[in-house]
Amino acid sequence: MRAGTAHAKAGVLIEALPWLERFHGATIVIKYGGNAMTDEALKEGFAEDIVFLRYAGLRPVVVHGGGPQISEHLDRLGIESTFTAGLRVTTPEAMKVVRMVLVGQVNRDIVGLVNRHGPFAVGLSGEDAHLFTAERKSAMVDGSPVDIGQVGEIVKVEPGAVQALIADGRIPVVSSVARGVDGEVFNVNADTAAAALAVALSAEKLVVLTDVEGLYANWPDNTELIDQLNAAELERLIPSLSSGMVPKMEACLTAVQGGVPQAHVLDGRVPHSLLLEIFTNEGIGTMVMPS
Ligand SMILES: Nc1ncnc2c1ncn2[C@@H]1O[C@H](COP(=O)(O)OP(=O)(O)O)[C@@H](O)[C@H]1O
Ligand SMILES: CC(=O)N[C@@H](CCC(=O)OP(=O)(O)O)C(=O)O
Repeated sequence: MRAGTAHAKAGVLIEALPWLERFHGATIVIKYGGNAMTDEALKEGFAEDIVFLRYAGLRPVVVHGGGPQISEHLDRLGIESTFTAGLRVTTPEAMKVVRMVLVGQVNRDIVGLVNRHGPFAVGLSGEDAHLFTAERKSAMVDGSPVDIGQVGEIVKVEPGAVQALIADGRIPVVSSVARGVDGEVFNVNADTAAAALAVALSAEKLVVLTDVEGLYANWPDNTELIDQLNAAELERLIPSLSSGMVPKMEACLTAVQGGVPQAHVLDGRVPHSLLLEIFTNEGIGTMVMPS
């Protein structure tokens, strides 16, 4: 290796030192979502990043969505699927498909990719061990509630099963399906589920991976990326946001208001964006802080 190249490589490694010190032993909740999850090479890169975090002494927890995968399956079965205020209108028939795709397909895929590197990932549904308890949620349209079927709002998190896995050195991979108190099954937006779990685990960070660079100030114009904002600024901005970003930014707000020191929205299309955010001085994407 040439001296210049060696120097540059060593520089990259040593830049990570303060972040390794700061986040050693920290629980980081990572939301891995639909559109950042469609490319095979990116999926493998994501699994590498998660295992890297684990070997670097952090405690990663994955919460995943799978909106595009659910839509594809519903289409194939000829079941109509619509969204209201960013949430899927979930009939009992659609709920069976949501559960099958998230728990039986997407969760297995992620667990399989991570476990190529060692016996780390354990898949869970939010129904398991009462992890997520939800109540039926309606969507607000023009100030009025609209019925959207079996969509749940998480009212209680019992993180014991996840904490036990973390303590055992495993990487929990959680699907955003919840149980109701009477045993019903609910479809929960995965951003929302990730925020609820980050708060319950007193995580150091919530990281939401998506298919844009972060939060744009004047969407659909994508020239101005907001790199940092606080909870009060975000609260003022949320009513003006459009559908896909609403649950994401609400999740960041819930997390920081619930005691998580930092919440991030990152571009999952950038290879290894998770490592760049955690271990470099500049960071990337949009960061939300409590104040
Ligand atoms: N202010 C904004 N900044 C960035 N993206 C926005 C904004 N408002 C709406 N969006 C849209 O939100 C999308 C992300 O939400 P979504 O498609 O639900 O993501 P995911 O599948 O990763 O959960 C972006 O691709 C973009 O089309
Ligand atoms: C209620 C609701 O909308 N649930 C979502 C759950 C999956 C999800 O959130 O997936 P992404 O993160 O990939 O969008 C859905 O059915 O699509």
